[in-house]
Amino acid sequence: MTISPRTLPPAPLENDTVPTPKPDADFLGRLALRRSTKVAHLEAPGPDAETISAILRIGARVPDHGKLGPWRFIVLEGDNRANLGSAMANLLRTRDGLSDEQRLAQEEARFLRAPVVIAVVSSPVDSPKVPEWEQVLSAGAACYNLLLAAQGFGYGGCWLSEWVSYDRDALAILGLSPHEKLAGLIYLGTTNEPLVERPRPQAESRVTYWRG
Ligand SMILES: Cc1cc2nc3c(=O)[nH]c(=O)nc-3n(C[C@H](O)[C@H](O)[C@H](O)COP(=O)(O)O)c2cc1C
Repeated sequence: MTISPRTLPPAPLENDTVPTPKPDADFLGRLALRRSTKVAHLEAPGPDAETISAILRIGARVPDHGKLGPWRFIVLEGDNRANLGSAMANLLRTRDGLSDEQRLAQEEARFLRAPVVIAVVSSPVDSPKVPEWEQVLSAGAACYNLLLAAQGFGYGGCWLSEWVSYDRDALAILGLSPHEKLAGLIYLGTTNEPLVERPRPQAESRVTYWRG
């Protein structure tokens, strides 16, 4: 079954009433069992243009101190994924003298591993009130919301960084300014393998209760 992006409620306007929390077993079940899809297990089809827009709309609906919107999204789809991969391979060839053809081919195919990739850019602004740390956290929330939104439309996703996120030349190719950082590359597509649980910390092992 596919869900049309038109099933989303229209975007509310400022001061419109939005739903008050109420018990929602389906929502909880999804969150309690949510799992990323390994990038190797993503394939076409990915979300179409209208669905990508809906996913981005939800991705942008995150807590954001000061209403700064300190993030932006760069969508990679179609041939642009191959073109970006070629540019990254060229960077390694010309700047680093990389000549290992297998590795270069791997770089050329980097963004072809999923039908759609959304780069989430942390783009903090100078604010007397909101520390940069909080703006960065908001970008992380946007990454996670993209994964949740994609799942709602029936797509798997994976949040990766890899070397390109930490290489200023690679980031410049992607279009980032020096003050920006890549919060994540969100690879989206159809999950083609059953999802299995990974080891994960039990919440209780990370919880204490401060009692005064
Ligand atoms: C900021 C961030 C960057 C990540 N980068 C990578 C990465 O480069 N390579 C990788 O294998 N996993 C990376 N991961 C982990 C994957 O997203 C991983 O598949 C995921 O955490 C699986 O857990 P889940 O099923 O609970 O979502 C990253 C996670 C985060 C939060």
